[in-house]
Amino acid sequence: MSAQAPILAADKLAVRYGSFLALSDVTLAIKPNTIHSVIGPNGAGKTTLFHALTGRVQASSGRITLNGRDITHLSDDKRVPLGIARSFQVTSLFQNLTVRENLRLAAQGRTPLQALAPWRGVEPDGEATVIADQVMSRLGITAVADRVAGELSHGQQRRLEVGMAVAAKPRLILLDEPTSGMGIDDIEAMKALIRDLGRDHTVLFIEHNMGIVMNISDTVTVMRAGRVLVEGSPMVVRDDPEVRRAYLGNMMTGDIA
Ligand SMILES: Nc1ncnc2c1ncn2[C@@H]1O[C@H](COP(=O)(O)OP(=O)(O)OP(=O)(O)O)[C@@H](O)[C@H]1O
Repeated sequence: MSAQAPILAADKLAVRYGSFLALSDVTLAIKPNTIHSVIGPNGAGKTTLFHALTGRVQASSGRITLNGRDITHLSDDKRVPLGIARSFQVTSLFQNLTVRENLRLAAQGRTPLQALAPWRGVEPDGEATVIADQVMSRLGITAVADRVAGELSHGQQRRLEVGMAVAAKPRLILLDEPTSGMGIDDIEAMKALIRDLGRDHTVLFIEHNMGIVMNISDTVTVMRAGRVLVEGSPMVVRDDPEVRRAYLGNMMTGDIA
């Protein structure tokens, strides 16, 4: 296999919350056009890693590169135009706007908060509408295009949340626990969606459901106590005794076999 340059890389990354070292010495390389999952027990530092990669928290030390460009000190809004998007949390969907309107805003590169500015509304036509319709079709939510987000089922809201990231047309999509709180049918649909997104995006996702992780990931990074414990293919990770030990008594759902 040729050594492909990573789309996103972290080198000896550390993040402090006050005196607490939440992330230390994290070195990671996400290969383009792969599905890469991050797993680990509660409190392992997975979300903190996402915060650092997307610019929501600043690295205390270390370096982050996107397509070889140093983005360590760029703010989160400056990283989005470079092709990195993160799923919005359900709570930041515009609950009173329709599915189509939410997606238009995301396609216009606006967060709901920015859109609240009275001089900036949802533009009725144009490229954003086309993108919104494409995303709805890809996500299988066209039937609820004109429903307000707040009326959707939990599973549909989670899909819309992924759609908000997709609408920004990123090369790299980060998803933070996309199946959390879902029932079995919605989980299967989300699994199929992530696999589908992997055809033309690089996907990095945090997930507690081992069935999904082992089934669709090309590479799995296992974290524990703010560090990378193991990284490798699902098979390598599944059989690693350290990984099984790290999870003892901790949250793990889905079938690991
Ligand atoms: N803003 C913060 N201030 C102080 N400590 C924090 C902050 N955010 C997270 N932590 C701590 O940092 C550690 C890593 O938290 P993080 O949320 O990154 O873990 P996680 O692996 O995503 O956990 P989970 O699976 O429960 O979501 C935990 O000990 C957590 O309590």
